[in-house]
Amino acid sequence: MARFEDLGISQDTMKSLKRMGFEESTPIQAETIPVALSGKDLIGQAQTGTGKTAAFGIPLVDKIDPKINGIQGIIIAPTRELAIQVSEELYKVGYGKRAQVLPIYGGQDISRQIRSLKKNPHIIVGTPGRVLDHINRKTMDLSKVHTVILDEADEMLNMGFIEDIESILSQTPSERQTLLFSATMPGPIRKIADRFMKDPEVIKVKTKEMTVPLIDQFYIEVQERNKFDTLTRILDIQSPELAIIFGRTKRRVDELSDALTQRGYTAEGIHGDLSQAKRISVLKKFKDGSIDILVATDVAARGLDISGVTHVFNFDIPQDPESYVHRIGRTGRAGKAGEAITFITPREKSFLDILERTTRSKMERMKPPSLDEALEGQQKAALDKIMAAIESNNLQFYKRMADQILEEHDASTVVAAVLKMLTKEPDTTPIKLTEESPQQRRDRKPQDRDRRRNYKDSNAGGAARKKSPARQGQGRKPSGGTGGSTGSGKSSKPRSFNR
Ligand SMILES: Nc1ncnc2c1ncn2[C@@H]1O[C@H](COP(=O)(O)OP(=O)(O)OP(=O)(O)O)[C@@H](O)[C@H]1O
Ligand SMILES: [Mg+2]
Repeated sequence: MARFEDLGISQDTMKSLKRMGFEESTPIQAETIPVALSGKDLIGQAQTGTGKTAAFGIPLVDKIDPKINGIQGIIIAPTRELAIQVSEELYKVGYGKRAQVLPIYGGQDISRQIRSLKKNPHIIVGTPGRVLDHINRKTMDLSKVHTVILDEADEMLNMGFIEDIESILSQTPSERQTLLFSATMPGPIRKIADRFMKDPEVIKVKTKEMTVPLIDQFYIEVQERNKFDTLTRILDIQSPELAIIFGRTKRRVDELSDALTQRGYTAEGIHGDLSQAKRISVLKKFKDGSIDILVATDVAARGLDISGVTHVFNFDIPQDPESYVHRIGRTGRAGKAGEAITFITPREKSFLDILERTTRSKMERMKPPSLDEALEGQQKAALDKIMAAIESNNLQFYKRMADQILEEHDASTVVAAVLKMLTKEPDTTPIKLTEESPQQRRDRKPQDRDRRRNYKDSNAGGAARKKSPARQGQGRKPSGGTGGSTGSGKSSKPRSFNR
């Protein structure tokens, strides 16, 4: 941790940082801000939730001249939600300098955007398609741009945005500064660097693991058909404050959020088929706690910063280790702790090795909880309510009736009845979940044009997993060597993944 004062930041921006409650810089901020301020191109990599937005936002804002009318900086992000969030953070960073920031994303009324663009924002935060649209309509002039930032560049590559990005960059002045940030930098990202950047300095925050150590990572071996009950039991035992559950497809997300709602949880789904207004409203409800479970496809995995997410569940395992890093990184942000629980079906077991090897972190085995444990968890939650009521000490009005009841029944029976009433007993309402085929490994080549992720199988099978010590799994048979780990798909048919 270093002091912001030592990084060459202007007084105006220091004022913003104070207002935001930022006291010390994070390591990626300390290392990149001076380099970015010097004007060099830069590739920045650091773990999820460690403040990469401000790492590029602070120097960008500091290089804005508020007296010049015209767009001076542009940030490209892969999703609309991220564009909105980054623009909100940039707005706060730019407060002291009065930098005007405008988000520009698809699904929003274009004529309204055109009007906003006429008000001369200094910084644009946009998704590739819509930004390009404005450039082509000549409603966005990039001739005064001196800084371009690609947030989550590897994801934009995955999504097939490379040509759009190339078109956008070719319409910015060639003497611009280009910055590129992500928590993961798979090989093909070099291509972007070679094509679009000038001798970039690569700054990686050195850590042993790709994931944040504050996230406790677990996996549970579970049959596909038992996933849902396992999930609800864990929810009952752990009562997460805010949880994100990742499912593989849009249908899966819809079915899961319906099923959770039917069983009495407050959950909603988010995926790319929902209208922009709906996506924003679901996220808002999750942020303000009026729903406490968000079910999502990977659309929510990149960059989203929601404080108070205590749990991430991979109901279906992610398609590659990078997605895993980004998914679980929705918890354990800005120094807070979190828990990630990944469901693995017997056929997917070989993925564990790949995940652990790539992230260089360990996942601990968790035993699927029993119905009794779930009931106990809910009883404990009920007991907590009773204890809180006792502590509030505001019970005078109820005492007379309590004494009456105790004349007729013994105390333990009365307390048991109260506990039973307050306990949310495990619900067995039938639910509908369509079976998902097991995950197949993805060939990591950028696929373009149709803007979807394409996946190819490759043989994932065979690798026997080294056992990590089980936290709750003592007494259970180790999972290796029982012949279950076949995991390999034979076909090499491309699979597309809906976002
Ligand atoms: N120096 C700081 N002091 C305190 N909080 C900070 C600081 N820098 C950033 N934060 C806060 O930390 C949170 C995470 O930051 P941010 O979203 O930029 O992470 P990130 O590294 O981009 O993560 P991801 O890889 O998931 O995109 C945000 O809420 C941000 O406001
Ligand atoms: Mg980010």
